[in-house]
Amino acid sequence: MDRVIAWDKTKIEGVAVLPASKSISNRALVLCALAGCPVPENLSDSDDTRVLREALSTSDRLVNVGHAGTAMRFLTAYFALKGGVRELTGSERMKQRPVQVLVDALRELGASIAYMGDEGFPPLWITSAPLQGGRSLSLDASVSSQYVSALMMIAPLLPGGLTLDLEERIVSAAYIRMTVGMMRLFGVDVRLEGKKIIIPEKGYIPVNLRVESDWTAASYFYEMVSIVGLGEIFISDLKKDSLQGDALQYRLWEQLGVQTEWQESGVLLRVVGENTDFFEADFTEMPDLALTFIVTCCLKDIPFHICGLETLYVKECDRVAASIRELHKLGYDLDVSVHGELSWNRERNTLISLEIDTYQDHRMAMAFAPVGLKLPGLVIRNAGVVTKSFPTFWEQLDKLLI
Ligand SMILES: O=C(O)C1=C[C@@H](OP(=O)(O)O)[C@@H](O)[C@H](O)C1
Ligand SMILES: C=C(OP(=O)(O)O)C(=O)O
Repeated sequence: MDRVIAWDKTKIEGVAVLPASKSISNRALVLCALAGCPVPENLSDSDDTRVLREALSTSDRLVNVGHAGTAMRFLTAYFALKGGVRELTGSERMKQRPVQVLVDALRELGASIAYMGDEGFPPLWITSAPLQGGRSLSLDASVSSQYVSALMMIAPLLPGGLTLDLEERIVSAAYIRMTVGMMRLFGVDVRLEGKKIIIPEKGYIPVNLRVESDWTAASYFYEMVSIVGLGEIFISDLKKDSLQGDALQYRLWEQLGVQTEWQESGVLLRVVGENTDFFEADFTEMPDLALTFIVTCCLKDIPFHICGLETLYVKECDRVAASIRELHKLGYDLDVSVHGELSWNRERNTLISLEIDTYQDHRMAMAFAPVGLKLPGLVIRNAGVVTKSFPTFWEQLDKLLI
């Protein structure tokens, strides 16, 4: 299904309701399975959370997680520890997203995991086995933080616990801190010492948790306010003091004309009118927000240099290549000459097409949708991809555009 975005007003106003955080939901599912407690009531209704929930409750041998990266990585560690014999697979794209660092680490602990296709990638054949703890394990942290989180969550159940010694550049560290925070909530005192993560042997305690709204999903509403440059949007159930690293995005939006007012029950995003004349940022800690900011800067005609994009090549699509290609169609030519960086010096071209391809990637659809507020008639192809993290995205957008 394609989606045409048409809007002919100058001021945006309204209320947006977000899904619960998918990252917190997916950690809660694993931790509740390990603690033996019921899952929180307000889990995310995203595909990624649904597939993980189903996988944790089935005894079927074949488990297919579709496009869900966290589900693939968290289940690799979980099934290595418990669950018998499993064939863990995913979408065609998932079969191109690497898991070697995680599989090597688990094998060092005694796990039985075999590659059923290409070496280093899903699908995996996993036979659970007693894993050895009480040791220190070196781990390359430069590809995905999800490997670190996956190992951390099973670590307290290993005899003697586990120390992870992170090597190379640490990417997406905010998500590792989220895992630390969640494990502490479930009663495990994780300690951080420089690049070492020390996890004691300890049973998780059952917890009654309420999952916060998804700060990554909030970024598309900041983008709308920023692009339109007039109006305000209220979002409920978001707070500054959050387990989600993406909460810190509010600081970056101040440079793009949007101020965040913290209220009792949520946040009010408001236009303040001030915009930077050059946007510079490092997205190593907030990789999922990069697309939103790239598109916003182009539409606002603000030149930029952004770095920390190294993980974007192996997400749901190659987000660097995809954003370059789709922005080129809209007449924006970006400089991609340095790996992990993107810049734009306001170089423009003629508009080639208003039809945006989404490459099976929810964030491509959601980051480009607000473009329709400036370029009416924009078409988002295969718009249904948003269900990966935000099933009601189009409803929320329609409500604002009436
Ligand atoms: O742990 C998590 O919940 C996530 C970690 C990040 O992945 P990487 O660590 O692979 O960058 C992020 O992009 C993903 O959407 C969710
Ligand atoms: C990268 C993402 O998810 P995952 O890696 O869990 O598939 C995302 O939601 O943007």
